[in-house]
Amino acid sequence: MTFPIAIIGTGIAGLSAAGALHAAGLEVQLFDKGRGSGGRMASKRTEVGALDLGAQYFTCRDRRFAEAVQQWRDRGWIAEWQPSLYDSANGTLRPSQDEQIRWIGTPRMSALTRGLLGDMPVRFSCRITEVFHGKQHWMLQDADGKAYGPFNQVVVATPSPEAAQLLAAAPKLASSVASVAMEPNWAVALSFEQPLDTPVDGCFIQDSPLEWASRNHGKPGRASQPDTWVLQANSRWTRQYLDLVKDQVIEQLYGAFAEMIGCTVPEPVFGLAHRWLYGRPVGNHGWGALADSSLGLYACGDWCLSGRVEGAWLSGQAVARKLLQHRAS
Ligand SMILES: Cc1cc2nc3c(=O)[nH]c(=O)nc-3n(C[C@H](O)[C@H](O)[C@H](O)COP(=O)(O)OP(=O)(O)OC[C@H]3O[C@@H](n4cnc5c(N)ncnc54)[C@H](O)[C@@H]3O)c2cc1C
Ligand SMILES: NC(=O)C1=CC=CN([C@@H]2O[C@H](COP(=O)(O)OP(=O)(O)OC[C@H]3O[C@@H](n4cnc5c(N)ncnc54)[C@H](O)[C@@H]3O)[C@@H](O)[C@H]2O)C1
Repeated sequence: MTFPIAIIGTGIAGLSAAGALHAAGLEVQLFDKGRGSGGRMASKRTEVGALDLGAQYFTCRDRRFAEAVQQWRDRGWIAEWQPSLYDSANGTLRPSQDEQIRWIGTPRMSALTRGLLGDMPVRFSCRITEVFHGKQHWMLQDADGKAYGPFNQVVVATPSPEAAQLLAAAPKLASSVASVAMEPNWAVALSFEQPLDTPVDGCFIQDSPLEWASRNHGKPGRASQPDTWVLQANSRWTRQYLDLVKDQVIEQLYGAFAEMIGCTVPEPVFGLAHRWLYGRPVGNHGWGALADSSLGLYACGDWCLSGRVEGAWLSGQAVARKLLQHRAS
């Protein structure tokens, strides 16, 4: 008997794996605890429009990823972002243009994952809490105690701390996954009634609680009003203020931004804070993907390679290859 393959996580890694398995003729069933796809590439719908609070853009170094990127561009899911880039260090703001090509989902980051999901079957708002072995096949249980299955294989495509818990049925695999720690990041969005008087579209920041600031509405496909900025705190500051109440996070990062940006910054008319508990993996691992193929349990995500969109997509491809190879053997 063949049953579908369960994929937990509809971030770019899970969708990359799902797409490759689906293209190979296998049936997949996706699950995500969020209300939509994207994970750390998701865009939050707010009263000031959709905001990219996680990944700001992605770059492309791998040939296979480059091919996929061209297809996504041709389908209109992504566009090149050509920001006026700056660099801020020791309180000095300087233009910092370069030759790097940077891509973004359009009209919002999650347009890419929505396109990749297509019509594959998915269950959102479904937090999987357990992956357990039924009579002969894998079953999943969600936070409400509802069971799903049977499945022939399970691919866990979540950040490593969440994946380690879900993979408890394969202790060796779970312990490798658990060895990758992930750092948190606070992200804040601020809107101003009048556009700020600055040429900056995006800025890499050092010597500040912030590591990045960008004009969300300056990106292709986004509405131009109101002037909304996304600020991301570095992991060190975030760790220190992990449990700070959101209003205070907004106030502190607003202050750091006003100090850095070099123009008058009025009081924002809108503010929002989001904490990414598992923002960025610590270190780069060259794993591609991890598996206990004999058990039928697989894991992928940015934490298997580089902590970037490209690494996550490549990891999804690697897990699909592993699974297909095992089925063929
Ligand atoms: C603030 C920030 C800025 C970033 N900026 C950039 C950038 O500019 N460029 C770049 O290349 N990368 C950037 N990154 C990194 C990039 O976002 C990630 O590398 C990439 O999106 C990870 O994809 P993923 O599929 O591995 O994981 P995720 O996107 O985290 O997807 C995992 C999915 O699993 C779901 N999930 C988790 N647990 C469960 C469960 N128990 N049950 C069901 N579903 C579950 C989650 O809801 C999520 O949708 C940034 C990350 C952050 C946090
Ligand atoms: N949790 C998080 O906040 C993040 C997790 C993972 C990645 N994050 C940031 O994403 C971008 C993307 O990295 P990349 O794809 O390698 O892009 P890059 O533009 O080549 O940037 C790499 C790195 O180089 C520095 N840099 C690049 N261009 C410039 C420039 N013109 N001036 C100054 N500095 C530049 C910069 O430090 C970049 O970090 C990347 O920003 C990750 O930090 C966040």
